[in-house]
Amino acid sequence: MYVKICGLQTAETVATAIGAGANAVGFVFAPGSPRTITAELVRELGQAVPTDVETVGVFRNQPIEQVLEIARAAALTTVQLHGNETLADMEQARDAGFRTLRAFSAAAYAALSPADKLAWESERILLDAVEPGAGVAFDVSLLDGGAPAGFWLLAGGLNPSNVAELAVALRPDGVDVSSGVESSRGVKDGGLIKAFVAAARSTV
Ligand SMILES: O=C(O)c1ccccc1N[C@@H]1O[C@H](COP(=O)(O)O)[C@@H](O)[C@H]1O
Repeated sequence: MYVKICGLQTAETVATAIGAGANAVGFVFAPGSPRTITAELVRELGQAVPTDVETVGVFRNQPIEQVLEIARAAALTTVQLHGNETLADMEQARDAGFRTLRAFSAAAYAALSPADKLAWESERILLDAVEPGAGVAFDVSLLDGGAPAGFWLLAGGLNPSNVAELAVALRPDGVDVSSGVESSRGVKDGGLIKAFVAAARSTV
């Protein structure tokens, strides 16, 4: 079970996530979030991240050139595109040397045509609620028509208490959390991070 802890802002919480065994640590560059961070700070925090842990930048409807400029400045391994980004944007990011994740709301993914689902099949997909980073879960019946065929992450309203049950029910390749490991909006809690990783890993 791949586990990503998102919205980190301090060296302490990055160390806690890594110590707990997270596969990826996430940093938010999308404007308007209480978790936004600078590229300079992420570059500094990234120096303590082992090479087998992804450093993921979260972007939303920002021009791909700007995404890549920030990703280079922050020395990210991975860009997570959370808006209306296209397959061409994903390819451009990979051509620039970054791994990619494409987030869809579960509702938007469910509404894709079979041809569009096929077109996105080789991408690493993240399924989330309509409002990302708000700690809100999506209606799991939206996946009655099928989850992505390739690698996909479940996100949206996960926390240490519900992650195991949802992971068993929906069988994603991994999970991603932000609000569910916070003591208040935007403030990460080390105990919750450890509990989340342990609960997610208890499913495999
Ligand atoms: O965290 C944010 O503020 C954010 C802002 C803009 C786009 C994505 C954002 N976060 C992503 O939201 C999901 C899950 O969030 P939550 O656990 O429900 O709070 C996750 O993929 C984050 O990367």
